[in-house]
Amino acid sequence: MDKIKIGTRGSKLALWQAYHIQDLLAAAGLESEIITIETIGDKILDVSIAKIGSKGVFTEEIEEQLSIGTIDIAVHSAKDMQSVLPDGFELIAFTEREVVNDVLVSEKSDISLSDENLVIGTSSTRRVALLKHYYPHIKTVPVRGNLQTRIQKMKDGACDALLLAYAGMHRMGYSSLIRKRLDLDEFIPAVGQGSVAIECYKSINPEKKQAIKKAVSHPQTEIRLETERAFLRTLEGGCSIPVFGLADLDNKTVKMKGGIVSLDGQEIIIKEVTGSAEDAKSLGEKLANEVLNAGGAEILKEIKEELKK
Ligand SMILES: NCc1[nH]cc(CCC(=O)O)c1CC(=O)O
Repeated sequence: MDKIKIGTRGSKLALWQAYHIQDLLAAAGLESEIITIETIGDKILDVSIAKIGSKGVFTEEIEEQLSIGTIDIAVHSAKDMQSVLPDGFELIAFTEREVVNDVLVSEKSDISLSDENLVIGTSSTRRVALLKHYYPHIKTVPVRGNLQTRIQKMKDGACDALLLAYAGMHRMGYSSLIRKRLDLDEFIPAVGQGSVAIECYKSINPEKKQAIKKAVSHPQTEIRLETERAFLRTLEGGCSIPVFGLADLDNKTVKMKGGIVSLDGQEIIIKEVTGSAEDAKSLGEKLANEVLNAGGAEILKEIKEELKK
């Protein structure tokens, strides 16, 4: 088989993920090379993603390269992937998931969410809304850019702490700045957090596709992500919407908890479903419908109107 061409964004986190995939392929005896691609999302650093619109700001250029065949696969953080891909594109594998929690990151060692004067930097609508809900005294400020940029902004005094995914901090070698792992009962992560996804286009050589799948896919993670992504798809929640969800797998049983929180943190709906791993997709859909019927539909409508402003 000829060398597998791996497409990726050029940020340090994206490159770590691409090298991780290259390692998994190499362990299966598959040769590969990495090709970096700049996306609109990388160029626009001063506007919040919620305002640009979540659809594909980090994926459009990469999908173009997939469709013309300059790359065979694209590597993404699973949580950055829209729940519905454009025609002809497919996620074929998810890597073993690491710690899923959000973490509090700071240079200060004595940081606490109960601190009255704490200022947290985050541009994620989910994190802002959850903070408003559980810790209404905390002030948040938007901090954009790649992980290094955000950490630099914090060091320059933009905020006391950042709220980030453990996964990204760990991958970048910044674990020493992690002060606290947030409780999964309060801070339910974004769908897909902690796993790396492989995307391809329908024109890929089927043998190549199978070989990549076999080398990269972690079956248990795949079931969890299938549940979570079905939930996200049914809620039509892009990454700008404060939707969260986490599925766990115990033997053949999937348990998923997920919900939505209003932008001001006033209303939150959290539901839970349990069922067989074979029904992963319908379980995710069932959870989404329970959330929608319990008032989630109303919250979603308000959020969409708010984000249009
Ligand atoms: N939204 C940006 C993004 N996309 C993936 C990660 C980290 C890796 C992951 O969550 O899998 C991050 C940074 C963060 O949210 O802290």
